[in-house]
Amino acid sequence: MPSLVRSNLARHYFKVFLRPLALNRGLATVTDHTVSQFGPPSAPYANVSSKPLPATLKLKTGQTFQGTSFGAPTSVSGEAVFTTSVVGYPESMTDPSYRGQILTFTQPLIGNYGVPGLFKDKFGLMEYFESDRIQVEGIIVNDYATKYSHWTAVESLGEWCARHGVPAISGVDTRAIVHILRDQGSTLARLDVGEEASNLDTANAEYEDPNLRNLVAEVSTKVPVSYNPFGDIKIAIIDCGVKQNILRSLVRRGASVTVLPWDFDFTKVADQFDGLFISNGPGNPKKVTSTVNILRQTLEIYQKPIFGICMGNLLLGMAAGLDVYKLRFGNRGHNVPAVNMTNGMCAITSQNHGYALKDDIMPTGWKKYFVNANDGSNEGIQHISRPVRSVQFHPEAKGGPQDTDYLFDEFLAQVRAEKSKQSGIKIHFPESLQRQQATVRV
Ligand SMILES: NC(=O)CC[C@H](N)C(=O)O
Repeated sequence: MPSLVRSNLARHYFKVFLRPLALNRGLATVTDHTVSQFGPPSAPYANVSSKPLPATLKLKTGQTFQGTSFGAPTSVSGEAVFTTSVVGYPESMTDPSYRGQILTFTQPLIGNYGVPGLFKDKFGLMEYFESDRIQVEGIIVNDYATKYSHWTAVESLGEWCARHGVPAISGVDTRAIVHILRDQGSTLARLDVGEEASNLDTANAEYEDPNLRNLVAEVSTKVPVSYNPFGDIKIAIIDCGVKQNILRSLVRRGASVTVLPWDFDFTKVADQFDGLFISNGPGNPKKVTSTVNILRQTLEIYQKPIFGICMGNLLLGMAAGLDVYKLRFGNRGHNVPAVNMTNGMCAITSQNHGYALKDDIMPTGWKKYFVNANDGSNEGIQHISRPVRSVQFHPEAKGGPQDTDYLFDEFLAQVRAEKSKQSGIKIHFPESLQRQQATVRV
């Protein structure tokens, strides 16, 4: 039997027999985009298999790149940025922190493992996506893999983009694009598909600057939502665009989490929570002044542990009195080294940010926590005496290396220790466990 027929048969067998079996056994909840909130296939979906349309990337700084469309036949404008990640395009593209950006992949071959179905875990969190939609405005790849293969895949990258109305361009020199973005800095851009692609006039094109909008308000939850209500500790999350794997990282460790809107006044409910977490999120942190004000008041009244990631680091830093600035081209990738200033150890981290804290002079009571080993930019801050700290990188690492996953353990250990201290409960090891430990030591 020819191998192509064999592999088609295998795929058919998986879709028709194995996947429904997995569903029935509770190994998955929903697997197919077509029945999920991702919506049914729309008109552009049909377009993918027809003749590819031309596409052009226009940079506001004057350069153009002509290629082929493999996503939605629509044109968009946004901030052109690049990521050096090698894998994880479904996670990156659904990361709310990418809202408003046109993402260039330095990895030349993209799409070869397709796009997974909408599996959910036992907490109701998505397993393979970081939010319930594609967040990037568009994507730029060098070589689009027209054939895909993976056991979780239900459609191609092009089909997924088309269904979400997200344009995608391939066949362009991404190395040249990245050189421009690195030298000049991130710049506004347009991705034009179809007839508009032949217009190469960059000077008179319309560019929308997403950083002028409050992108956090666009992606944050509108109402409080809880996960894992039976956890032993209660964590409040200020949702600036929280990634699913941050929620997973907390509930998997036994915490109960409540996701609050970005401008929710935490000080009014502070006594109901054992710890506070400030999430990642898109855009300019200076657009999120309400959250900074709430955090400033929180720091005055709340003595329990606080932890922040990425936007959370920027907002906590601003509340502590630091300023932020825009990096020339940002740090986006899954291979960025950050040095822990408390022990000198360097971790490889997952990152996606365009802004950084200006940390040359630290406010009284605060010290640097991590520093970027490539460009010296701030990677985290911590309070000198209280359990309050934040990091600029992504310890939840989806995708990316898990070197700093331990930060979730440390945060939750602080929360549990603080909770038992405040409730006056002393934690005793059962005698059997003490004996076990003694045995191990001998
Ligand atoms: N991932 C994030 O939280 C990004 C933070 C902020 N929007 C920045 O670009 O710097």
